[in-house]
Amino acid sequence: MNDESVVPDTLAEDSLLLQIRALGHLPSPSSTALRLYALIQSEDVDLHKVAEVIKRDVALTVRLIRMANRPGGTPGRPVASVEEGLMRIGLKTVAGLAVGLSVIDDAVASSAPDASAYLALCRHSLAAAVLAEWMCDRPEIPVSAADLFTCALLARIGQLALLRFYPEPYSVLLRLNQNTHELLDAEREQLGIDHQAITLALLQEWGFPDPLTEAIRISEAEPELRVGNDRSHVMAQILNFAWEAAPALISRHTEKINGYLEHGLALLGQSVSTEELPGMVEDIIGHWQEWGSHTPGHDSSNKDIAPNSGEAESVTTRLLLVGVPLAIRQSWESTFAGRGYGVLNVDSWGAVTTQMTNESVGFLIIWQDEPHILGEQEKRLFESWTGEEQRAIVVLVPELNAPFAQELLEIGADIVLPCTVSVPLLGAQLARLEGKLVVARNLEAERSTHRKLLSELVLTTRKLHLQTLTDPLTGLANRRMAEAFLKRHWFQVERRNLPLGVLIIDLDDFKRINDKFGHDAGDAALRAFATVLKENVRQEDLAVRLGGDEFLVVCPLAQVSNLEYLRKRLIEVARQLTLETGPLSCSIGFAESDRNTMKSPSELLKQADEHLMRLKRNRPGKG
Ligand SMILES: Nc1nc2c(ncn2[C@@H]2O[C@H](COP(=O)(O)OP(=O)(O)OP(=O)(O)O)[C@@H](O)[C@H]2O)c(=O)[nH]1
Repeated sequence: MNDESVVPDTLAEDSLLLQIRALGHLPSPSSTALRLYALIQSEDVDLHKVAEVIKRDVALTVRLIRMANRPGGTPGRPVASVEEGLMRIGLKTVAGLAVGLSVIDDAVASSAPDASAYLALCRHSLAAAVLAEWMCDRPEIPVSAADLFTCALLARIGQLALLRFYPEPYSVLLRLNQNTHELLDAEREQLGIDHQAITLALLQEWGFPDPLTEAIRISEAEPELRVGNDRSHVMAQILNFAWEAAPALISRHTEKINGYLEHGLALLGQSVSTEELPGMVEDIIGHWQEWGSHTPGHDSSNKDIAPNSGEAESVTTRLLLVGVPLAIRQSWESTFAGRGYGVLNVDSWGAVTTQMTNESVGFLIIWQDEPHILGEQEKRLFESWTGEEQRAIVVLVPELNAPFAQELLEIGADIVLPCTVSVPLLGAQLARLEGKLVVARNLEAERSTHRKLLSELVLTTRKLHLQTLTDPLTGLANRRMAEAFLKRHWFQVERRNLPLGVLIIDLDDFKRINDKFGHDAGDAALRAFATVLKENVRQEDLAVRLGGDEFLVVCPLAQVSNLEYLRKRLIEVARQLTLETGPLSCSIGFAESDRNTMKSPSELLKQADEHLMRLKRNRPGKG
């Protein structure tokens, strides 16, 4: 590990995945999402059963109906029932959506310290999913668009896991390594595991279909390994392409999307004429706009594409005048410019959106000289402006006591004034509001400092916590971590009757090694034996140093025959070690879980320990 490593040495262990799992940092899909996934795998999917599961999840039901009625989606009358929504969107897409969104919700709910990086990654995955689905939603393409959507949504779930586990260091790693292969290398070097290993393990754990998992695996392979005409390779190429192109879609960079689409469709053997492309780009942006609105922080993601107002960067507070008649505007412009405000102007409410990313806009001053019932779209627009604490909205109306004026205040206008307001009075009101804005800005700056401190604190606490779970001499898990791991897996033993095996290992005559060669040589022998364990157990097993010369291996899903095999192998490999202290001899007892006779993991350990004691007693020369 080099000096620039972002995590301490003790964390960079082969068993990182197990540590992450044991600490519960993996993104987890909701039980609804997993049930949906299981249901749609069956040959004859029962639509009503699927609808039943969805209806129990209110948030998912709402999203499903919204999605089914999205503008630009399948034309037809509005859908109001879950069943109809399912038919319109497709079962697989819904299941994929449920998994993806529940993972996002999970992160938001747990208020991940670096939520912005986490959400950016979620958005990247969602944009890739939208692109992949859009590309394959044509009859000539031999793969299912819905499958592709889900695959793209979940392809980088391992990155989300790492981001939760190491929020800050991993976001640094992501920033420094934009290229996938560099990122994988950096992860392996600095964290001891790459995101792909975690993605694949998670998908396997969730029972994701193997061919789709395989496509995800290939999608991150070197370019030459992605070539192939079978289904997995075609899917992998699309996934890779969608991931690369997604940032252009998020920033709605028309030219770049154009280039990507041309290239991507050519990849699928589809030729498109130059005339067709702009329509396609518009279509895909429309899709994204609708899907993207399902991830928090969507609005802020558009910052980088705000049409440039042509104004030089400045910290002057700007007034954005909306629909103010020319004559009045001219008089205001000169007055307010004289008071140090910048003045911008747009003609309609709709046009305001493009200026909202201009951070220097402090006031929206809306001229609404006709009483007017606000439409749904206008209300939503209005609400999105009023969500901004550091901005004030002033509306000018013909008559203050009209119900319309009251409605504006209710939906978030900071102040409503009559159109006849004098310039000095308007100026005084702006000055009053400005005071509030300054307080809000300072508060936000303070909050962001607190967030940063908090994230550092959380990270340090996590590192310390992790250190309390590892054995400092060998880097193996310690007894505490073993207990947590056993407890988690015991659940599977009781619930699903899955086997769980343990091996307890004691080095033979270790005291003699210490006495003869010294304590340091004894330590080296312990470390060497730990390496034997790490190299010979499966990825899903947990190797533990219990203390002194005693070790434990916990093997989920392993039965007696596997344990017997592992036992022989460990004894053999230890015997072949070439150490200053000579080959290592060890005794190994093992036991397999039996939910009928054992009530807890400690009974399983006890049985393995008794086996070990019998072996120790019966060793030649002992008795
Ligand atoms: N070098 C070193 N020795 C340790 C460490 N922890 C415990 N020990 C030594 O490990 C030895 C364990 O000895 P015993 O429990 O008597 O076992 P043994 O000599 O292996 O005898 P049998 O188990 O009967 O084969 C003791 O001498 C401890 O001092 C450690 O961290 N480093």
